[in-house]
Amino acid sequence: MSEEEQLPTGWEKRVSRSTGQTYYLNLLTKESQWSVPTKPASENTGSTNSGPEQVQCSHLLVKHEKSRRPSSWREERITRSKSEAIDIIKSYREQIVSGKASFAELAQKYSDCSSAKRGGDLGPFTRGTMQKPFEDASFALKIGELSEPIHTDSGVHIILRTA
Ligand SMILES: O=C(CCc1ccccc1)N[C@H](Cc1nc2ccccc2[nH]1)C(=O)O
Repeated sequence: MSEEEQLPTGWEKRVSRSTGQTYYLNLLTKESQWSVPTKPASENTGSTNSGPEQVQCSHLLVKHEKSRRPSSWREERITRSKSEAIDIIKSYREQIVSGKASFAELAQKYSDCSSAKRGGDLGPFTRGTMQKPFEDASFALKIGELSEPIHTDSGVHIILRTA
């Protein structure tokens, strides 16, 4: 590794599978960040216990008639009601929690978001980039944790934090 690419101890340079962007992984906390680290990794790098700067999540979105854009790659005109969407997303969550199906498999088949083609992966993101209810739920999850149904203007989501 050349001199200028020498990273402080405990960091690894990674490339996001979904966007191709370079990010840096703290090998101690498994948290990632866009900015080049300047200090050795530690348990509370990048946060004064205010949580991670950045997370990576996958999501499964079920839109409904009141969604901001009631259309998707799956269905040109989405007419299901909000309560039907909630029942559907709960059935997907139950299949995932019981091990009957994987998150990526169901997201790829059924998510009303273009991220479906990547098993729902949204790549790493910081605060300020996603709709607030989605952001707050994502940053409250532990790595590997699956959210309860989350409502945004886009519809009803379940979110899996992956990094
Ligand atoms: O906005 C997008 C694209 C999101 C995306 C981000 C990064 C990689 C791939 C996709 N799609 C919307 C549906 C949608 N609404 C969302 C709200 C929060 C997070 C993801 C979302 N997806 C839509 O299709 O209406």
